[in-house]
Amino acid sequence: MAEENIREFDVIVIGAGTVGENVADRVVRGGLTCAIVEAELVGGECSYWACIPSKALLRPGTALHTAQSVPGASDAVTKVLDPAPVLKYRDYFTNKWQDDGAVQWLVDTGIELIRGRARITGPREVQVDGKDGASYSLKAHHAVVVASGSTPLIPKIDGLRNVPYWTTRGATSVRHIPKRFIVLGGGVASVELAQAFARLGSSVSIVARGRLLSAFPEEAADLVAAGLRADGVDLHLGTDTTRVEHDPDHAFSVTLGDGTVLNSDQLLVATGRRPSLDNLGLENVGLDAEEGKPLRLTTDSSGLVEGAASDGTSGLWLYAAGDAAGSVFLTHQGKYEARATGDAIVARAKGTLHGTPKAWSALAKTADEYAIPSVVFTDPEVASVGPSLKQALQKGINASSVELPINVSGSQLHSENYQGWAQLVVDEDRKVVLGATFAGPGVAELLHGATIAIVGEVPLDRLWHAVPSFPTISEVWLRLLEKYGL
Ligand SMILES: Cc1cc2nc3c(=O)[nH]c(=O)nc-3n(C[C@H](O)[C@H](O)[C@H](O)COP(=O)(O)OP(=O)(O)OC[C@H]3O[C@@H](n4cnc5c(N)ncnc54)[C@H](O)[C@@H]3O)c2cc1C
Ligand SMILES: NC(=O)c1ccc[n+]([C@@H]2O[C@H](COP(=O)([O-])OP(=O)(O)OC[C@H]3O[C@@H](n4cnc5c(N)ncnc54)[C@H](O)[C@@H]3O)[C@@H](O)[C@H]2O)c1
Repeated sequence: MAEENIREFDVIVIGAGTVGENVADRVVRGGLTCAIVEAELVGGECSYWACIPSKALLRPGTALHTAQSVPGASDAVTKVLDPAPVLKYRDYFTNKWQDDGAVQWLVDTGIELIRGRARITGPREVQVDGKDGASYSLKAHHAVVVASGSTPLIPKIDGLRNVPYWTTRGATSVRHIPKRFIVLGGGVASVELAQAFARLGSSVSIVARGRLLSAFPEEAADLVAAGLRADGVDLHLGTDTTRVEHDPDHAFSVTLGDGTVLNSDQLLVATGRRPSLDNLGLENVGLDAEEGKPLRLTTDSSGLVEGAASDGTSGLWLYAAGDAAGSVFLTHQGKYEARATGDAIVARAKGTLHGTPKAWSALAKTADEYAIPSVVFTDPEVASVGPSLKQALQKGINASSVELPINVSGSQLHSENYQGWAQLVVDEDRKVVLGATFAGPGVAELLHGATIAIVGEVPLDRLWHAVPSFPTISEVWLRLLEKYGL
């Protein structure tokens, strides 16, 4: 029988991804004791299989293409991309899938790591089947935080479940670049990984049931589609996938709705993600999925989960943050949620927070409602924050928008034949920026200015005095405000 360890902590965090690490950091800084339970690698999806390796695979191709697009520099580019050093660069950033550095940070920060799979057994109670063979019965004095991340959504396609397809983990940890590569899905993971593989030498096809990047304005998505086509990516948009097969010679065949059959050596399914809440024991505290649907948690602005059973002392004990909370699937926003949740747990433990925190206080994830910045790291990039015009109008806001191609001195100097597009969404009643989208090479760094303008509710007539430097791509801000009528 496994050795039983009974331990008590102020806070127990389930999942040591970026979000869990940040919650733990905040509660320990606030003077509470904390255990973090991790079933795989400390650092989670972003560090080893998502943001970091995908950006490390993309960056060499972007750097090369940028040089190739600048007269003078292009003449100095005499070689094509060699996959071996690119994979080595990726391996460096993932620390070869070793988490020793992240574990040392936990030790230095005073967070106790328990390696194993956690399960909630009752209010404030967590059971862990330890990787060391021991069993841990943990009790939290103040809070349990679900930071268990997300898992890929796999569509119901005839034959798909019987073939050895990749999810994003397979693609980001690739060892041999496949000659022919099919990507199913038209979202962010799809376009980023399709471009990375195309630039590493694969012959890539994307199959998407709608257009690419449906969460972003069409003009921005069209620029990404043009960039992918320029890299030789074959786009099958607005099409269903009816069947997937895999033959003994390790070739995949994907049959589309119009009867077209595509063949490849590898298939990536990148069709979205859902919170990882299976087998967490949430039913033990009254949180059951609706019939036929996966469980979703509802949280307040501090990350407190609604509807969790109480142990008679206080119902305020179960929190969720990051992908597990289910509203935003982005590292930076998950970390923001983690900071609010961690600080709210400390404030409730110290008796300085009663009820729901004030909007825009440090204990509330208010920006989730107004300003979620996100960047698609393709070449060209798409950088977007806040609602689109359509989303703003749907919310009943009196909104308008201005759009224009990016054509300023900074973009002309950036590269030959620079193609870009920008949009500002404006609240007509308050005369402030609600949303912004920039598409084009090198626009990611423009985004934070927009996020500040939205969160700070900077009046447009004051924004006019924020003068962009010459000659930068930021001059597009001036053009947008001029087009708006300032
Ligand atoms: C291909 C790809 C690229 C991406 N690129 C970006 C990007 O460039 N920028 C960006 O902002 N976002 C990006 N994302 C999204 C980002 O990866 C996630 O939003 C982020 O990793 C979520 O962090 P998290 O801590 O909530 O979850 P995770 O990082 O998934 O961590 C959850 C942890 O919980 C552990 N766990 C789960 N259940 C248990 C249990 N029962 N017991 C113990 N441990 C458990 C898991 O092992 C895992 O380590 C990308 C996603 C993908 C798929
Ligand atoms: N740069 C970044 O910040 C970055 C990069 C990659 C992923 N991510 C995050 O990770 C999450 C997951 O990425 P993703 O690209 O898998 O999800 P996504 O939600 O961005 O895109 C999912 C795509 O799959 C398609 N799809 C869904 N069901 C389908 C079906 N049954 N058949 C065919 N197509 C189907 C959708 O139409 C959509 O095009 C995203 O929410 C994103 O926030 C972020």
